[in-house]
Amino acid sequence: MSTPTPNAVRGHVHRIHDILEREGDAGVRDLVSSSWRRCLRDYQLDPSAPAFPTILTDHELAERRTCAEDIIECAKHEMTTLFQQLGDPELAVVLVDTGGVILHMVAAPNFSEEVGREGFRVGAVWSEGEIGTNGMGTCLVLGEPVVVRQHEHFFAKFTGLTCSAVPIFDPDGRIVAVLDVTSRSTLMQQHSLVLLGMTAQMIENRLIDRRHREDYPVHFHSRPELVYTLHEGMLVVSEDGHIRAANRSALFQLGFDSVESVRAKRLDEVFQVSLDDIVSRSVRSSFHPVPAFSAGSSSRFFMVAQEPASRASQERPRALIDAEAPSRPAVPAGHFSDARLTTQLALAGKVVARGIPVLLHGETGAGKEIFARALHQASPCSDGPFVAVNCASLPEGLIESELFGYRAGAFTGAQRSGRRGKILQADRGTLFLDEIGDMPLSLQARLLRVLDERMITPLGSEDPVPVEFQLVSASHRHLPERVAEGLFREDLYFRLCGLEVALPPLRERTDRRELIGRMLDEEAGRSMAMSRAVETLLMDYPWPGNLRQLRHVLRTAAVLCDGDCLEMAHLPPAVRPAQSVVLGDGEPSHPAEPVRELNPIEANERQVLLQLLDEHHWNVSQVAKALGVSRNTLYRKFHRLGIELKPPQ
Ligand SMILES: Nc1ncnc2c1ncn2[C@@H]1O[C@H](COP(=O)(O)OP(=O)(O)OP(=O)(O)O)[C@@H](O)[C@H]1O
Repeated sequence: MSTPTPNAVRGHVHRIHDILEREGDAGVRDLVSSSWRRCLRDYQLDPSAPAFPTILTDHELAERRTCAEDIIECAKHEMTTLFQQLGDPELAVVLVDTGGVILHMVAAPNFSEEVGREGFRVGAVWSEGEIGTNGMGTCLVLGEPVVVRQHEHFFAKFTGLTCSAVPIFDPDGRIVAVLDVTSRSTLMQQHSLVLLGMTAQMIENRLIDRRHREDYPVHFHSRPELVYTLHEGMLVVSEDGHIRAANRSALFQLGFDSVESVRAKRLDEVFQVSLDDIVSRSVRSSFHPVPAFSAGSSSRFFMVAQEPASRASQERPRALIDAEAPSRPAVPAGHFSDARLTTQLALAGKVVARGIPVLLHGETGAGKEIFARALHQASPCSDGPFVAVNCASLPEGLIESELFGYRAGAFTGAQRSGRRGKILQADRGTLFLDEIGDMPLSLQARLLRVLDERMITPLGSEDPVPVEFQLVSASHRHLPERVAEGLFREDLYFRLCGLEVALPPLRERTDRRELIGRMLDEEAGRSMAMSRAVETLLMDYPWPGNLRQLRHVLRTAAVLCDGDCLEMAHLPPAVRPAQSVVLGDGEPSHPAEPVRELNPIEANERQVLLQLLDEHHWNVSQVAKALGVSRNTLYRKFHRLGIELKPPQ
């Protein structure tokens, strides 16, 4: 955000007045001109005045954050994921409350420092009444998704930014916050809006879970494979069978227009099933979706009902203990039709069932956790919990208590009741230690002891507790290298790798075509086709982020596609062939290099390789490693695609 020159401010102000005075507000969208009018008439803002948002005191901000504590908790993780998905260092993901106060922000340090100086930071008030037309403030006024592009901002100072914002509703259907992506780039608005909408829905679902811990969650969809996905309908039902809240998909699928209208009903007025019945059928089916018919139209749905989360830690039947982990995976089922993978799965299944640990390798997003879950599902422990721990994402100070648990009062700040660690939670189930290569050395010895003795001693306690679990670990690091560097214990490495399994990257999977088709149907929530060009592109794209990247691309594309056939235009620009290098008569993207006539696939491959080379500072060995191919193969590709081995100036 740079300070505009006086001339630029005058020009911007003149344009606003000029457009508003003109008949029909030609030149801007209605939502923008209406907002400008509100700014002038209702809030008496002067577009030529200097703009700087009010910044709350620490005390005021703390109060606001306390009021919105559960929303922030539900949003934090999703905001970080969204930031990573958008992958732009000049962008911020922001959560504001209903007063327009920025409560939480995820951004790269440089960007956040730079915009922070101009008042775009936590604690600042970005309501429309304060800062004029802007994504967050205008979204709060309209209660619907809004994009405000550069010169649509009311104050000239903010015209370097583009904001996309969506409202977040609470389980009662009231707006409680706005989620916003603000960036310098004018590209990607449509995609960011789609991803934003999906993120808002995830936050809303989490909020329902969190605010209704005493109620029974019921998940449903007309297609069983869509239960536990973002498309699922979700109801929460009180002990006496009354529906207390519903997410957007539930309202849509059941044909209700508001939470109020469904809340007056009992579950057995909406479905031909009582709460007790569906809970016991869900337990019997190990929480796989069971069929149930709607009361009015006899449409068939598939449902799973769970015990209230508040009872999860209390005395209850074994099958329900730790139900959180196995029964609400929020993780899609895996597809494994590639011959090499099915063999690996069968082999690993035999090994893990005999108590031998399995160690998975694979590029990021190649499906290590999904593979581990599939192993668990097929194992004799499938009735027990599946507990995943990401050793890289836990701060070093927390990992010990997270894994091993602690006794009541073990240290300052410990929960009064103490805490069962993840290892104990995995008792009679499967413990999945992801990114094991990042586990601090100090804890490796403790883990080794647990694996040897099958006993665990929580922090602050002297009484060891017996524990039994199947162990699957994973790492994208090369563990023998970590051992050689002295960062990983050799004895632990040998203990973990009873069987080592290398998962193939997506570009090498032989079931790619089928996988893409099935994933697209899952993400669209219906059966969808794709044009031949799209299919060829998706089949040939190198997918450095593997299945995770594929799923994100298909998720966004499916939302953008209104019809039944996915076209090139629905794909994000990053995977589309670069127009500039597609045709021989166009300008090559790197003018210094002569490019022979490339077909769209080759052009796309070339673009991806150039991107990777840039990312790896033109280090060919690193790019070869990232792609899982030999350097020679890479050199052959460079030659074929006209890539010269020096970065463009
Ligand atoms: N076999 C599969 N079938 C369908 N989808 C899959 C499969 N494997 C992975 N995915 C998709 O890719 C996403 C990432 O998978 P997963 O978390 O298992 O990868 P990972 O290798 O553990 O990633 P990381 O290295 O980042 O920990 C999943 O959420 C899922 O959407």
